[in-house]
Amino acid sequence: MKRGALGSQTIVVFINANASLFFPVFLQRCVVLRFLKSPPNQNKTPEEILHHLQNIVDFGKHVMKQFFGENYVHHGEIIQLPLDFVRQLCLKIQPERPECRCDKDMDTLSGYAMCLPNLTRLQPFRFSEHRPILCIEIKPKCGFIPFSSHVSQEIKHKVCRYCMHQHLKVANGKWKRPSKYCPLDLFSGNKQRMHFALKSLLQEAQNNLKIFKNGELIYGCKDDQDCVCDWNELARHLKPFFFPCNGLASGPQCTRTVVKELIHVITMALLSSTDSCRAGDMKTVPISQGRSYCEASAFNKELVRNGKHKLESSGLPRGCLLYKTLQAQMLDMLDIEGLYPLYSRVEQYLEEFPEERSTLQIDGPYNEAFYEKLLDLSLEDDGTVAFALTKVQQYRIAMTAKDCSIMIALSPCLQDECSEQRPVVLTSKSRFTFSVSVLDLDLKPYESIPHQYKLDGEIVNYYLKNVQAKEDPVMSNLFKENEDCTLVLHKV
Ligand SMILES: O=P(O)(O)O[C@@H]1[C@@H](OP(=O)(O)O)[C@H](OP(=O)(O)O)[C@H](O)[C@H](OP(=O)(O)O)[C@H]1OP(=O)(O)O
Ligand SMILES: Nc1ncnc2c1ncn2[C@@H]1O[C@H](COP(=O)(O)OP(=O)(O)OP(=O)(O)O)[C@@H](O)[C@H]1O
Repeated sequence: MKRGALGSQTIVVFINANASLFFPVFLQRCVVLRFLKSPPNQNKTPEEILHHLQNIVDFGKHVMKQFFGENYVHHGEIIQLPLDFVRQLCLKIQPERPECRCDKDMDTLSGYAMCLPNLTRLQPFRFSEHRPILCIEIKPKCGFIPFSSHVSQEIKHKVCRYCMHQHLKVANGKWKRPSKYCPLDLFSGNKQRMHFALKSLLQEAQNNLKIFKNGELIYGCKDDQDCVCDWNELARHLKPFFFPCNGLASGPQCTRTVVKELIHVITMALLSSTDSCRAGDMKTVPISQGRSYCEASAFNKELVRNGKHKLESSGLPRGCLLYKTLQAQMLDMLDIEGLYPLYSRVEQYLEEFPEERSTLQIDGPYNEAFYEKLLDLSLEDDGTVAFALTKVQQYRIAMTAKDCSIMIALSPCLQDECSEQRPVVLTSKSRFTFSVSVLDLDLKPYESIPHQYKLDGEIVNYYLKNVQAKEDPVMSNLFKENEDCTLVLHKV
């Protein structure tokens, strides 16, 4: 399948403590380095590389931290490495890179890289910690159904983008089977729906779920071809975490029990509130405005089949990372269909006044002034470039939040360790301290908007033609009967 319009621009390298033998800055540290990459023969100057990396760091620091909260975002720092070290590193990692990602070359000429904490470990990481550690990475994707009046196809108000996109991805060969995961179930805050969503991710991980044990991938896809997804094997890895005193014979029952415990800790960690943020009280949209379930969700279909008319959506606690992610995603208030004409307005202006590009801060700097402008949620179009630009920038933030990943790091702890500052989650036979972080928060490029517009049309048209048209008419009638499906909202 064709990758995004501009594709990813960085390459991630894990450095373990042994690297300190080669380079003392990593003394005792397990860090992650991010290098820029670009198409062959498009080498940038060291100054351009530094500027680009500085933009990424500033965006995390001055913008995303405000939306997501200080503790969840790790913006990292820029470091300069000896070119010899970088070249050796590049040679070492090259054979490990998936073929489909080798269309771009890692920058080995500038020596600049971003240095980040290794988020597969508890955050903040303490030198003394050598306990076993489990890390679950989830790319939740878009958790709401567009509520914009600019949406031209009714189906977009009923079925979420992820569920529609699944069909196109399978048809294009990106994945072999569709997943039963629906982001609206995960973002619902309802434990039953969240459990279903997480179980579905475990059944078909695609690029939405990875599990690491002591920093090593034990479950999920390394790349589109290479997947490790065996529940028995997973249970074998996880049993010592959840049942440290054993007492659980292996077999299908054991596997089911361990997976259930895993889903429970992930749910609790996702619902935990471990931070507050500046944009915390910014209301992008009242939850009641959009539909909080997706008609294509397997969970929802099962309810409808069983004649149940009430779909529970408990709502997310305000401080949790899922809530913040959803709020940032909802900065996409107009949908790409409403946004595209505004993008064209900015484009037209830039064609006339190209020198204005930097004043408009299209490519940064991502500073306080940039953040402040994002807070204007007004939807009244006064026909100005300023209005169009604000909506375009908000859309780019929303796109970034729709493609970010959540890292949950869990480490077993004893009861008397609970005085620690870190939150704790209990399972039936063990307890864990944990931390939750968000990653891949690089601002989506302005230039990717036409691609988004085109892809949206492709996803919807494919769905209408190949899926909805063939849908079981009985099911459609059931949905019609339940059209006034009541949403029950509980305070959390
Ligand atoms: O458009 P989508 O929803 O398919 O998202 C793309 C992702 O595909 P996914 O749906 O998660 O399998 C896609 O994921 P993969 O690289 O295919 O794992 C990228 O994250 C892409 O971002 P970028 O263009 O590399 O910055 C993502 O593109 P953006 O739309 O975020 O630019
Ligand atoms: N700080 C980190 N700690 C631990 N793992 C990380 C960290 N940053 C990235 N990773 C791992 O590397 C993967 C790729 O990271 P990221 O998406 O930021 O890089 P990218 O260069 O944009 O790659 P991609 O092409 O996959 O989008 C993540 O999904 C995660 O598994």
